Amino acid sequence: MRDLMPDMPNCLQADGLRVERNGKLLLDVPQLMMDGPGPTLILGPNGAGKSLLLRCLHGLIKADAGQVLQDGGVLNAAHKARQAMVFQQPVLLRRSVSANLDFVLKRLGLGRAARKNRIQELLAEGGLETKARQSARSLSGGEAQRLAILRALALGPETLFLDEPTSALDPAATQMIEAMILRASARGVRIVMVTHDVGQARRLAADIVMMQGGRVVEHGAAKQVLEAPQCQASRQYLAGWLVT
Ligand SMILES: Nc1ncnc2c1ncn2[C@@H]1O[C@H](COP(=O)(O)OP(=O)(O)OP(=O)(O)O)[C@@H](O)[C@H]1O
Repeated sequence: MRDLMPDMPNCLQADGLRVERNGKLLLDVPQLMMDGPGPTLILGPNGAGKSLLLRCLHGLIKADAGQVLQDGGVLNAAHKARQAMVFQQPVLLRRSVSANLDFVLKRLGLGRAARKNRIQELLAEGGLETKARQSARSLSGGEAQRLAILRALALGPETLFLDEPTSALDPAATQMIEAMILRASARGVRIVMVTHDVGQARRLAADIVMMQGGRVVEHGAAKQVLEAPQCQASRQYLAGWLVT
């Protein structure tokens, strides 16, 4: 599909997405297009459907109606192989830091020398050079999340989904991860990230998707949404009011 639409590089789209559970409509996104440069940040109160949307976009949850489109074509296995996701709690193998990266690179079919070089590059990218031999399970929260992001980046994804990757981290650890995200974005990786941190959205977002009650209530350029939100739900959320 990418070859058919060369003028639409890495365009991700939700089209008529609906997710229901136990007769309740949890996600209802008629149309959402992510085709601009720079990170897309998804904001909204607890239970707004942010994680559900992320999981649908990554194909982890099958919607009851609608579809996810990548470059105009329905999301398929080849597209999914070019996506990666990082969760709030990093899921790491009970092996060394290097071995966690090596595991992914082996699956990509890289030979020993290429893997060794790539691991060094990745460790440097995440500031984990001195931790290569340490057990991944013994890393600090920030280091573990950096490793989880490196492992996702090792896949060479076109799109990286991040679900509140810094919510449990202190400001210094958050800053390192934000820098990694911005570098990946500058290299052309599409970033779609959920956060509750309005400051983080201000620092990272090119565009912001505001959600409430399973719906996208506003989507626009970050500056526009943050400084002049168009809908009341966005205004209330940004003002720190309790929204249900
Ligand atoms: N598998 C499921 N079965 C039933 N309800 C679900 C399921 N998954 C999610 N939900 C419900 O869907 C709603 C949206 O959940 P979701 O996790 O997407 O919210 P969120 O915006 O990411 O919230 P938070 O900020 O608290 O992480 C919630 O009310 C949740 O309980």
